[in-house]
Amino acid sequence: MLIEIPNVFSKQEVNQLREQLDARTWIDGNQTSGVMASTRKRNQQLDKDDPVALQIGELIMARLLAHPLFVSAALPLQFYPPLFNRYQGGETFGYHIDNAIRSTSDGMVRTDLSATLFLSEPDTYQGGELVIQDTYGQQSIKLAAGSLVLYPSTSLHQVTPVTSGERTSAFMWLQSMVRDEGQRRLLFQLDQSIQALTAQAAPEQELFNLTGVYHNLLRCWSEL
Ligand SMILES: O=C(O)CCC(=O)C(=O)O
Ligand SMILES: [Fe+2]
Repeated sequence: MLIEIPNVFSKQEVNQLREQLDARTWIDGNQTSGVMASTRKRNQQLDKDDPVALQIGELIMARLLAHPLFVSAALPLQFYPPLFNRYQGGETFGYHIDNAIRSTSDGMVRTDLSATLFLSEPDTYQGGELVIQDTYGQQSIKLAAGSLVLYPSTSLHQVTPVTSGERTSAFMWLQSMVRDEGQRRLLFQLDQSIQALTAQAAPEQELFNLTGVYHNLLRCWSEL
């Protein structure tokens, strides 16, 4: 399941973030790659310990954890904090699968979900599509600046060459409370339906029962 989370940041906020990020020192993106990825990756990144990157990363995580659609879809347990990348002049990241386990200062994170927060407007660069092999086929993603795509880390994916302009983004991984993609999708569909029924003032008893079913399934399937 691939989910778009629109407007995580407003245009004005994105402009401010970009101004700060653009002024930092960008380095070879292979600093964070696994063996498979490093042969296919040509881009730039900010150092993971860059203080501005760390600060903006915290802001992104806080924003996402307060976003009901993101929380419903991801059921987040632990982030691998956001990193920042940039592609220009034909830079690209060929097909790969992200490393399963990443270590942070707080311990190990299993990457159940991957996400890209787009920070460049799509009409300012050519190429740079994030192409994801989803269960139902291939999807090509190029979102408005400030919007995020969330997808299972089990998916093969690539970023096509950026042939003009430049594409800046934040990318991150997270461990979900629910490891299994199918179970996570069922919980998401149930939660979204409960929210929609609540907005339509559906019968209270049925909503109450469905909410109980949601929590009892989450209790069965979550690992903390
Ligand atoms: O730039 C992106 O959208 C994705 C980056 C990516 O796939 C990675 O760093 O593993
Ligand atoms: Fe990746």
